[in-house]
This record gives sequence, C-alpha cells and structure tokens, in this order.
Amino acid sequence: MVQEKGTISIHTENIFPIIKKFLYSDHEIFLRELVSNAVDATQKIKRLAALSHYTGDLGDLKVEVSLNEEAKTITISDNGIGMTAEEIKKYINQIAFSGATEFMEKFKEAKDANEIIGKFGLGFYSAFMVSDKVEIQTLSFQEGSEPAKWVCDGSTEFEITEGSRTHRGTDVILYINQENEEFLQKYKLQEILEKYGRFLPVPIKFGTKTEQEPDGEDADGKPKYKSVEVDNIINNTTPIWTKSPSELKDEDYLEFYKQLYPFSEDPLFWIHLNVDYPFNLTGVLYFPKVKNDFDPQRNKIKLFSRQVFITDEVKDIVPEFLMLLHGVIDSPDIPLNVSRSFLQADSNVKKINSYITRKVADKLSEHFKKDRKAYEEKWNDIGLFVKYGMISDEKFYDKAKEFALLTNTKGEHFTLEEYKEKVAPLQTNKEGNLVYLYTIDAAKQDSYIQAAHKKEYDVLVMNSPIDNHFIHHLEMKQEKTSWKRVDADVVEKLIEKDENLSHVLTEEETGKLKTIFEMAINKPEMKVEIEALNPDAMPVTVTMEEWMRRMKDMARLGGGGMGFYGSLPDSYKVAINGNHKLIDRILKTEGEEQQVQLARQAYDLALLSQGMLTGADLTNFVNRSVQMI
Ligand SMILES: Nc1ncnc2c1ncn2[C@@H]1O[C@H](COP(=O)(O)OP(=O)(O)OP(=O)(O)O)[C@@H](O)[C@H]1O
Repeated sequence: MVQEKGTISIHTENIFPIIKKFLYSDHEIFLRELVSNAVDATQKIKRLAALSHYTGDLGDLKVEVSLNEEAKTITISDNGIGMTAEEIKKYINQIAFSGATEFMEKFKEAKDANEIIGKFGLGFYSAFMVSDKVEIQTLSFQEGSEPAKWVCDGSTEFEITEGSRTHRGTDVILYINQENEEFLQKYKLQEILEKYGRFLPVPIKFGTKTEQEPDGEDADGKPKYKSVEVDNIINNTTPIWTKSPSELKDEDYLEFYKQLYPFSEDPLFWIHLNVDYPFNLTGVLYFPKVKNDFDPQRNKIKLFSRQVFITDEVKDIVPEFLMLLHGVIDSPDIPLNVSRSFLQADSNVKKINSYITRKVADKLSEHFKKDRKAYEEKWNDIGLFVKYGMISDEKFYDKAKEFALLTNTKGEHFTLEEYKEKVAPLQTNKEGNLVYLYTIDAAKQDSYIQAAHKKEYDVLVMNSPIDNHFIHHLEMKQEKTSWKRVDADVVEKLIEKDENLSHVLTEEETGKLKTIFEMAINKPEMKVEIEALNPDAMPVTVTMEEWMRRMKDMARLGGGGMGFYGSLPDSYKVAINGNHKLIDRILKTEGEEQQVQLARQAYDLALLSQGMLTGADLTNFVNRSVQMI
C-alpha cells in the first residue's frame, strides 16, 4: 500500500487547541467517545449482517478496552466494520467532514465552544486531550480490503501506512501524555467505563476478573469452589428501558431501580416512557418516596443517548418539578455537549419536556382511578411532588386538579371538587365565599380545631413545606374561596355569617374587663378585645390574623419585598368571651388585684392550650396555680 503523509485539513489548524481548551475540565470523556465509536462500528456490522450486506462470520461481537501501564497506552478495540484507508481520510482526516470551514466560522462567532463541538462530531479528536500520539489500526469488513494504520501526534500532520490488523475491526491506541497519567490506573478506567458504559448495547470487556465456581464436594460433603478467570464485562447490554413493557414484570423494574440506586428504599411506582415521534425517547421514571422533607435528592435522573451515559444534570430537559423523580431517559434527539441557553431554546427539548409532564400526569391519574385507596395511601409520599407540579406548571395543574388530594384532621382525603362540595353548606360566609380552614400542626392547634369541629367545620392539615405556596395558588385558581388557618380568629369570626351574637355585658363592664385583662397581660403586642361568643366556647382565645401571619411567614421564607412585615413585632388578638361564665366571675370578684390574678390565669390557660406558654411564663403559671389550689 502507498504510504501517505499529509495535513489533516487546511482549515483545521486551530482545532486542537480549541478541543484542549474547551473540553479541558472533562478529560475523562475521551473514553466515552472512543468506546461509543467502537460500539457504533459494532452495531453497524450487525445491521449490515441483518440486511445481508455482510455475509461473513460476525464472531463474538464485543469491544475491548485494555491498558498497558508500561507502554503507557490505552487501546480500544472492536470487531466492527473497520475502515479502509479512504474512509480514514474521509471520516478522520477531514474532521467532521461535513465542513471544517463551517466549524471554524461558527467557532469565531460562538460564545460557548461546547455548543459547536458537540454538533460537529469531533468525538474521536477528544483522544488528543489525553494523548501525545494516537494510532489507528483498522481493517474494513469490505472484501479485499487492506489493513491500514493511521498515526498522528496531535499536530495537524498525519501519516497513513499499511496496517497490521488481520481481522475485521479497529484498534485505537492512545499514547497517554504525562499530564494525564491518572488514566493509566486500572481502577480509574474501570470507574469511567462503569460511569458511561454500564448500559451500552455491546459487551465491553476490560481485562479479566476472578470468580468462584462450584467444584464438586470435599471429603466432608461440603460444596467446593475453584477460582476461575472470566472476562470482566462492564455492562448490561439490555437494560429495561430498551425492552417492551409487556416483557417486564414489577420485579424487573424494582431490580433495575436497585441497580441504579443501591441504597434507596423501593420506589412507589414507575412510568415506562416510549415515544418515537416527533422525537425519540425511551426511559423509565420512578416515583421515589419523597415524604415531607424537601429533600434535595435531585440529579437522580440519568440521561443517556443510545445507551451511552451523558449526564445526570437533566435540568432544562426535565421540568423542574419532575427533578424529584429518579430513573433514566434515553434520547438520541437531545443535543449533547451544548450550553444551557441553547438547550432551553431547543424545540425538541421543549417537546420532550411537555411529553414527560403529560406522561407523569397520566400515570398519576391512572393510579388514582384504578385504586383510589392505594393511591390515598401513597399520597403522603407523592403529595409534595404533585403540589409542586401544580404550582409550577399550568398544564400539569389542569390535569392534576382531578387527582390532587386534600387531607383533613381526621385523615380523610378529598379531591378539590369533593372538598368544595363537602364544606359548601356550612363553610360559606355571608358574602357567599367558601372558607377553607386548615392547621399546620394538629396537635398544637387542637383547641382551635376542636372549636371548629364543634361548629361542624372541617379542618385540613397543610403541613408540607410548600403548602403555603400551594394555598396561595389554590386561592388564585379557585374562585370565591379563601383559606384561613384555624387560629386566625375566634371560631365565630373565622367564617363570618349573618347571625350576630350579642354579649351580656354592659358598656361599663366591657370597659372594665378590657382594663383588667390589659393589666394582667401587660404586653402591647397583645390586643385585648371583648367579643360576643358562644357561652360554651373558650373564655380566652389568642389569635393572629391570617393575612398578617402569611406576610410574616413569607418574610421569614425570604419572599421578595416582604422584609417590612418581617420587621413588625408579632401582634395577636386576645379575644375575651363576654358570654363565658368565668369572665362573669372575674367581673364579680372582689378587689382589683384578685381580678387581675384571675384574668392572668385565664389568659395563661389560653396560651397553654394553644401551645404558646413557655419558659418563665410557664413556670410562673404553675406556681400561681399551686398557690390558688
Ligand atoms: N472504531 C471505529 N470503527 C469504525 N469507524 C470509526 C471508528 N471510530 C470512528 N470511526 C469513523 O470516524 C467517524 C468520526 O468519528 P467521531 O467520533 O469523530 O465522530 P462521530 O462518531 O461521527 O460523531 P460523535 O462522536 O460526535 O457522535 C465516525 O463517524 C466513523 O465513521
């Protein structure tokens, strides 16, 4: 064969520095690129054989990665289609043969070179990030082909000579440079291969490993084992997302989940994604148990392209709220190695985004309809995620409003529509608005809840970290409804009706009572009001107005522009039940000091029942009680 020397392409003189510079942070991907090329070449020969364009023996199709620590080389070998010298010139020399000129033009304009590199198929050249010299030994599958050898030292000079391969396929030999000697460690290569190649469709062999094999029985009849050397195969070539859901059982999905996340609890359920128009995408997404912590277990979805691992940063490809899911997505249509801004604008990515959202909503809806009871049991784990989705995605809201649940203090679950119907008769105020009552802590707010129950009002439990936002969102979405925390006012005023109770006190008594309580409490932030309440209601109730509390909550969570509310002191209303027997008794007690003492006791009791009496106030209360008894 003719020896040939040449220059890679007159337009590409500056390409190596570009590759080196922009892929610098991610040197390890050279292995992903070269192994992917080897896998592609293997897949191609399989396809040619299937189409009878290749009739020779396919042999044992696999890719082998080997390491020679002494020679400081890494070799990636395949028995795929191989290349003729002509093909080397075409595919390797003329980088991205579609147009190096175009590449350079674009590069000049681009802010982010990654945006470009991925699009121009420069995978092979990533070898030069870690090598001083790269050699290709290849023999094409085509009959009568001669083996070819290509050598390049990272400059734009190359050399093609006769090669030494005797059977179909390609070896890519990397002479690792000094700065990258870390890649000459076995464990390091194993780690990278596992990271990117765990689910590649062709077996990847990396050396051998020792396994124990049964070897009959010993003299005592106990099983014996012998050590055998077997190929160290990195990957599972048929991960479940490549199979049809009809071939798979629940155990298969659970087992795969364990493979991906060995230390996680079993997932709640999963969705098998499979679409080939208008884009290509397969995958399995799992719903993990999220519980109430807004657990930052994101980046649990792994993105693959034709079974090659790409990244677990799927932000922008998967809608934000779905980042709580786990699993894999495989799509050759997602642009790789591209910048964020590019991804966001990519129309495929947008379609993928809404496809996934729709599938997730459909799956939840299916579960809800199929087995409501089982769904309710899982609500605790998926509620946070569904609410998050409803807040952040309009389309998801529209679907999820059918299967989102509200849970009351009795542990009963209702859809939004069911709940509306349930509470409408008793919880509609005089303006015709529905008032939903809720608690964030049923144990702490028990006295308020009981008071509400006495009036046959229902109380919802809203204790997840995003419920504040969720309530706000529902108020915007649902007309004529408002939400009030049970401690936002005395129960008579939580839902204002036309009926107006009057209290039995004279104006003079009211004034006096107010003074007594103000003296007893002696805190300006506690605003005393004498109210006409049911004689059976609590004598004293401490409340914080809903609106003010929400503003303060938001200020605490760092809501924009809410700082002002955060700086206000907490202010409460102390509602004195003018119709209660105890209040009457205080008024009738002889001596102002005794009256104040009783008032303080009644006030402390209110604080106590509302979980607000702590520290020295609590100690004083106990001492005072002991004396009184
Ligand atoms: N092991 C191999 N066997 C046969 N052909 C190969 C092999 N490696 C590379 N090639 C040929 O060289 C071409 C260029 O490879 P390169 O990795 O630079 O780009 P690509 O694989 O086309 O795109 P990308 O890597 O960006 O997906 C390939 O398309 C293929 O035709």
